[in-house]
Amino acid sequence: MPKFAANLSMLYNDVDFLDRFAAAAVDGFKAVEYLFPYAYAADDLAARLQTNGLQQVLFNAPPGDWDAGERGIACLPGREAEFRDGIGQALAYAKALSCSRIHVMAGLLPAGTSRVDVHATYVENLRYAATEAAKGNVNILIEPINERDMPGYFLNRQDQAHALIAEIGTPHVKVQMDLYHAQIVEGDLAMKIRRYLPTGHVGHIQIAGVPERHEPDVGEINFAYLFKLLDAQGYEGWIGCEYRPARGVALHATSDGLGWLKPWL
Ligand SMILES: O=C(O)[C@@H](O)C(=O)CO
Ligand SMILES: [Mg+2]
Repeated sequence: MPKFAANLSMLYNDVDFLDRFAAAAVDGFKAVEYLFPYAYAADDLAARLQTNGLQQVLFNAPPGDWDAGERGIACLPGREAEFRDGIGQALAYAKALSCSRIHVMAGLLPAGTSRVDVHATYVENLRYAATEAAKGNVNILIEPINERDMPGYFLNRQDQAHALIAEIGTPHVKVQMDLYHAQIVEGDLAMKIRRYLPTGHVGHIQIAGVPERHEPDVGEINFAYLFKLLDAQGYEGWIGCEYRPARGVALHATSDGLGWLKPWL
């Protein structure tokens, strides 16, 4: 049976961030993920998890200047010192939140550069992050993201991510397989699950309906079929529900749209 985590950056947006933990627990979630914890004290977040019987299963390393449009700095030459500081901060939060997965965003290709130009920087930064993460038994995740949502993002395809993992050569870097992005970029989701799950290199899965990124039962993907396939592949990790609710009315927008989840709880 798949296990689902509420993505608190996208779900329950009609309540304050710290109140989203309780809202997720009331709807039956046992785990949460979100983009960034850094605006809050780790102790406060840990208390919300504990009070609501929730597990933290994923968050992102500091992404550079998000408000200025940066989407990670792992592939940016010249930002190595900031990258290392960010990994240190993320690992401190991971320890306080007992979280064993950190998503390290690659970043946008700097103007005038190609993927080849920044490849070495990206690999070197991930090797550093993985070495530090391994000390606390944490895995570093890399996520292929579609360029319609994030134009210029360095990492877009599942095969690109798996080739990088082979090159980096450590079990502490894994792929965050977001099926929403995968469908937009390359499709053929069932075959990709059959191909990549047995490698043991998929460390987390996320879902949303395509193309609007709404509830998983809205749009072109048959998720019930894919959940059974993930079970058949023996996937025991979490599935992050990373979508923008569109079904319900204000204040109940997320809960009203969770009909798709009920058979799987
Ligand atoms: O898919 C996404 O957008 C997220 O998982 C993420 O970490 C970057 O925005
Ligand atoms: Mg995602």
